[in-house]
Amino acid sequence: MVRHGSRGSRFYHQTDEKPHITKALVFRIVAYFKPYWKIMAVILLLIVLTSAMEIVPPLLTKNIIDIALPQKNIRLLLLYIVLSFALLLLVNLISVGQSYLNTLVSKNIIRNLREDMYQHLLHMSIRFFSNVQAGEISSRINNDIGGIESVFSNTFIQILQGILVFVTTTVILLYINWKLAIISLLTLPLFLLPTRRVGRARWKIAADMQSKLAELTTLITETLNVSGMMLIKLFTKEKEEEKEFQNINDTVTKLGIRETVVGRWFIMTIQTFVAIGPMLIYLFGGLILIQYHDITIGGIVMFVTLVTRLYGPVNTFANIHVDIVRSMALFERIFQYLDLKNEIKEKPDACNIGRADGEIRFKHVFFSYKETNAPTLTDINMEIKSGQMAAFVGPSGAGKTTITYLVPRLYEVQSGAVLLDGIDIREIALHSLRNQIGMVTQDTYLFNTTIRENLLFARPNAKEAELVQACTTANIHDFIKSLPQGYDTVVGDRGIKLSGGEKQRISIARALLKDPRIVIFDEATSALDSNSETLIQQAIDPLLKTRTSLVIAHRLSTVLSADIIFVVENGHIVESGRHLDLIKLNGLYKDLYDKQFHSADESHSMQ
Ligand SMILES: Nc1ncnc2c1ncn2[C@@H]1O[C@H](COP(=O)(O)OP(=O)(O)OP(=O)(O)O)[C@@H](O)[C@H]1O
Repeated sequence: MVRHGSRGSRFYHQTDEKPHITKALVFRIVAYFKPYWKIMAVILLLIVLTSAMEIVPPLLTKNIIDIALPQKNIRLLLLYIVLSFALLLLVNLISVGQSYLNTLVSKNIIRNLREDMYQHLLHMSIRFFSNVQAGEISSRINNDIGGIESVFSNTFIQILQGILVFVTTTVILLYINWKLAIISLLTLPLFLLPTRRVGRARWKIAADMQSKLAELTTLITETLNVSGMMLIKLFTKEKEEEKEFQNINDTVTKLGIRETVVGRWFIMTIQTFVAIGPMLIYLFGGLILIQYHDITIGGIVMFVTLVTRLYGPVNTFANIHVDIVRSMALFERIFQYLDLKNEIKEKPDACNIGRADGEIRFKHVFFSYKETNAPTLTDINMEIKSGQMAAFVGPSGAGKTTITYLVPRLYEVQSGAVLLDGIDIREIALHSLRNQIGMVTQDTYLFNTTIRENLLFARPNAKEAELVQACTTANIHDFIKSLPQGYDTVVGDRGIKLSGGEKQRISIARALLKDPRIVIFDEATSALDSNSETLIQQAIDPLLKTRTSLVIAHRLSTVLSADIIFVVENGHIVESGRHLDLIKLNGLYKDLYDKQFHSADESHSMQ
């Protein structure tokens, strides 16, 4: 087993989930329904109307038996039948309208929740996305928010309907014959107990089923994609994955069978009681008729019809607790996400700095990815003047990338400050700050759409000539032109159809289109051949020229041409200066130069 069957288990735990039903939670849920109170008032009215109207046909049946038939009055018989039919037709027509209104409310609430959630997540920090498990976000948006629909139509409406049907029916039964009414009501607990037991069992199986299905979905999405498949093939894990899939699939099948069987028991219980109930009423009704003569035959038939109307509400009440807990749990899970704090907040009076000069300063910056961990960056002090090229060198894991992340405020410093043109970046509006910065990473991310769309992401209104100009400067235009679909070529998932070098050159073109004041460039490690590297070098030079740049350097030529080199080790800047000065120090830089840059340069000249 590759990941010991833990897939999905961390975030699908509906079975053991017990929400804390507080006043605040209820008010918050109500707030989502508030805008639709008028529609809900109409729904309530329609439910009252239909529950009252449904009482009438059994009354008419009573009249058919007690009046029309004994009197042999065909006109009256026809009148009662037509009236009953017309009423039932009307009830059904109203139900169509009511279900339209139900759907209108639930779908709108779902839309609002989805929108709130997406908007909230869109502004969450990178830290949040690095910690969240794959599939968790889509599960919250799709499953949890989607589940709200049944909360409204199954739980809320059913409870309301149940109460009204129960009240109206009971009142009319008591009115007609209180003795038989009490006897009829006493038969209901017989129906309630088994329904409740079976209902609970069904809910437990359904929850287990949902959790297992979620595991299956996670397994499928994690394995059946390009990166997952490459990993599986290269580590020859097909058998293990198949086994894991088989295990979950088997459990799903068993649960599915149990769900159906228990479902059958449920139907059987209902059918048995639906059959026993009338018999008991015939028995007691018959006795009352024979002994006391205060009920008619039509009255007994009407009782039978009306009592069966009570089974629906009783079933709802039997499982009401489960339904409410489930609904609250759904809302609670959604609110948990909506309440996640965004650590990167924009100040209300944050300033817009226009086009920056591009001077960057770090003052006593401390940072760590997790508060409990040792700091990733310790007391970083540095200054990069406007237009300068700064190179960052150091062993792997030293903190070079982390330093660059702090400039566009992808993460927040723990203490100290990052300044742009002398202004603390926390004082600058986020869009104003990030508009100044272009980032070209080694692991370029492209959307699964055309090259053109990917480029336009940087500047949606760029003209064709500007796209071509940027791509020509980034040394990628000729390649794009050579593709059968040119700029309209779809790049595949994360740009899988392109080579690493091609992707990076497209990302350079994208950064050129953005025309930032500051460029952050993570230079390719030795993964690229010298030809590809030369192409990238030629592409990046115009982007770095005239702009302030922070380059995570792996090549000798880069450090040689840097205005300032920062040597990072274990979260500290241990040396800084120009190449020759640093060589003279005979410290870590000299070491790196001897081991990394020098040899990398030699290997390049050999290629
Ligand atoms: N999202 C993250 N959450 C927790 N720790 C992280 C995260 N990203 C990086 N780290 C840790 O922070 C430290 C610094 O990482 P960073 O990527 O800045 O190093 P680097 O100098 O750029 O390394 P390299 O040259 O290998 O890319 C490493 O120990 C790394 O494991």
